[in-house]
Amino acid sequence: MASEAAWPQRRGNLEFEDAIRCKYVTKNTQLGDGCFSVVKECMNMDTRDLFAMKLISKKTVQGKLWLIQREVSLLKDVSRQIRELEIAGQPCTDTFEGHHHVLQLFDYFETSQHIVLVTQLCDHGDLYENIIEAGSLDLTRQVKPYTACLLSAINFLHANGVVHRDVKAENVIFRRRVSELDEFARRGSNYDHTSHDLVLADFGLATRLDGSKDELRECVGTTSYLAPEVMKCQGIARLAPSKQNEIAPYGALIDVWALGVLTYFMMTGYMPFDCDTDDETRKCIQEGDYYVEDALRDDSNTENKLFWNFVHLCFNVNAEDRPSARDLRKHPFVHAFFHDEDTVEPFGDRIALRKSISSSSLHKLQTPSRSASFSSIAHLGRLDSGHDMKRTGSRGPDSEPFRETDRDAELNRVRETLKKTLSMTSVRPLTRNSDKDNSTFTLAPLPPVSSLMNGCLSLTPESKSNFNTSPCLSRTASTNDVSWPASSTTAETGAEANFSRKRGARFDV
Ligand SMILES: Nc1ncnc2c1ncn2[C@@H]1O[C@H](COP(=O)(O)OP(=O)(O)OP(=O)(O)O)[C@@H](O)[C@H]1O
Repeated sequence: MASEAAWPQRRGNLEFEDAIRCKYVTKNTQLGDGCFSVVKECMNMDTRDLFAMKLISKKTVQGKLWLIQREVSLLKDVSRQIRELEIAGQPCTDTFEGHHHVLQLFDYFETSQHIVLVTQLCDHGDLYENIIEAGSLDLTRQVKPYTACLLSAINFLHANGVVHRDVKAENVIFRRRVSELDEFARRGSNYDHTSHDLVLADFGLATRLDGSKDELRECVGTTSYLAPEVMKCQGIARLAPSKQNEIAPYGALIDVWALGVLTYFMMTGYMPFDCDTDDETRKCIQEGDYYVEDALRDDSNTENKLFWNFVHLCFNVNAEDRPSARDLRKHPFVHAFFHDEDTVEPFGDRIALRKSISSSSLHKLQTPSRSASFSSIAHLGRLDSGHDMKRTGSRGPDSEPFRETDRDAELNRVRETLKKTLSMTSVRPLTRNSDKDNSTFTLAPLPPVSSLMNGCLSLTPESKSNFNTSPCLSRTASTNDVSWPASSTTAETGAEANFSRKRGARFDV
């Protein structure tokens, strides 16, 4: 964690205070970037709390502001629901409570050049990095708890009428280590406790399940993770309206398919459907033809068999036969993490894993490169405006494949433009008592009253956000240790009782 001294201090100096027109101060270094945004660490000068600030360049998303509006509106609703749950403090005996693992929005406003989202700080890398660094993850210690945790997050979203549409390793980030996790380590649990730090982020493609059928026919996402029913929507924008209506809208189960892909990726280090060309990949997805390594298929280890059974169910080409996130909580692969589900569903004892229909050489068993969402604003913008989005460097599933080098060059161009716009944001750098690593910016011009982002404009350090729940609330540990079931009859020690009380968890003693 960055030391407090690294951030500028308030010294009651009016001139200095005046320089801080925004209550947030950002670090110049960035936490990450996407096609349309840069994410930086920031501090709320009033509370000294640290957050992540996503700066979306208005220029880059010109004409597609409705997409940002959708992202903000969803994040706002989801964050409100999370806060309500946290305040209600409903006891839950699951190891992972979904709402703790969904990125929270704390504030938002706009400057002349940016739409700014202030979210929970998750600066401990992402799941993609973890998998790539390790080659593959350990089945018992990591794949199982990570999958259970993401399942709880997805189940929470679905239960609240939201489909994420871009579940992938790159969008799973790790938040600030929660101090209580030391307790888990002390207890010697046999799974990786960083699973309590997982957060599902990037709601740029998320939409409401009760939204328009058009939205649930958008072919968006990341190719390797796309469910077959999303693939069916490919090219829909070019069809006549009568033909468009013949394509069935998809539902929440597309996230379950993507979770299967991610679980598989954690276990093997490569993607189940990826082939040398996008066309081949799409064909394999549509046929549910995923690669199964001989050695893994023949391994009779029970955990291994449960893993294959789990992903096999996620990869049901027929969405109606695919289990929901709620159902999958009862699957023996993850059931141990869901203490409030007392029944384990058999889900078929043994599945007949077939060798891939296609020749195995077709499947690309290599480390996948980090995927920019082939989707999002650029792609949806194309549906909207009809102009050729290839020029923006984003590749939608609908667009023709183009060479990686072209894409990289385009992406770099977009990044350069973003960087230039961003440097203009720091219009009034702190001149006194400031750390060179930090910058701040003024909010100008003021957004009109009817402005989309007017919810909590941070005009002066005194202006308070309309989100008033302490971020500490959402930084509590996810909840219970898996090796600490609700039905445990072990008497708690003083420290344990204190720990469980702190987390508001219910334990029968
Ligand atoms: N809350 C956060 N804490 C720390 N880092 C973050 C946070 N949110 C995002 N990041 C980093 O910034 C990167 C870009 O963020 P995000 O995916 O939300 O942007 P995007 O413009 O929607 O990206 P994409 O082009 O993939 O759709 C992420 O990959 C991650 O590394």
